[in-house]
Amino acid sequence: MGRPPNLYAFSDADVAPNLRKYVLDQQTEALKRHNVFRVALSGGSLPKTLAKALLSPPSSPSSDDNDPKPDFSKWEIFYADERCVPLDHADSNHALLRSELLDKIPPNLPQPKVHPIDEQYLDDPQEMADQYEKLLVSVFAARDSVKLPLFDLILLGCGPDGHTCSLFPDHPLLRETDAWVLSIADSPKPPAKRITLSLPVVLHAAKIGFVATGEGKKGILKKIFETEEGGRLPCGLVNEGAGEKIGDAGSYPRY
Ligand SMILES: O=C1O[C@H](COP(=O)(O)O)[C@@H](O)[C@H](O)[C@H]1O
Repeated sequence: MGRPPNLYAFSDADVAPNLRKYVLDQQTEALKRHNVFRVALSGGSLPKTLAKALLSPPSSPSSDDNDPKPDFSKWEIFYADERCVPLDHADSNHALLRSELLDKIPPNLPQPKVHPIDEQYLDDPQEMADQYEKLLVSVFAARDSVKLPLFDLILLGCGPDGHTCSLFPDHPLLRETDAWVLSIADSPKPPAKRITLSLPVVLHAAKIGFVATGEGKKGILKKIFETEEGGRLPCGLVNEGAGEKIGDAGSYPRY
């Protein structure tokens, strides 16, 4: 059985204010460190939950005007995984983030810098992955001097089979030790062609937050946290490998 992670459970109404606090705490840390907040986001259910957290004012009785606010001018957004489809396709994680969050940031506010995939490589997932890795190299410094890119925060989802990013249970991609960005052409969840951050890149992030919402996630979470088998699923491997970087023991209620 895996080591217990920092795990918090909230009622539906409390997810957004707590996620907001968690993300903005990481923003504060990152801006202190290097005046930029580099975050990798997942698709699936995350963009909607994140939008609710960031776009609505905090509802906790203890919040006040001094509470941190998103400073999108300092955000650089990357994708933890992406499907090899056009950027306006219904399956695109970028399209989802755009419709749920990016398009709703008031136009009078500074906008984040967003790094979507390059659509010219849609038919060739390996080339798509190589190009996205090159983009990361250009942002996080030359590959020679940086062993792994250091995201300030990676926000992950947890699929009902225990997958995270586009790292699926028992898939050979889980054994990758070198590349930063991987391609997959046989994703068990459609669409088949995708790119994904590798496990070592995910584990290297300064902070990693899983956001799993809804009744439907109960069974898989129980498996991940309470069984040997669950510990070997991609979400379980992230929990095991990332240790205290998962969540933040701070002031968040314990599960
Ligand atoms: O296919 C994907 O699924 C996972 C999990 O999605 P969810 O809807 O169960 O939250 C998501 O994190 C990933 O980015 C996406 O490509």
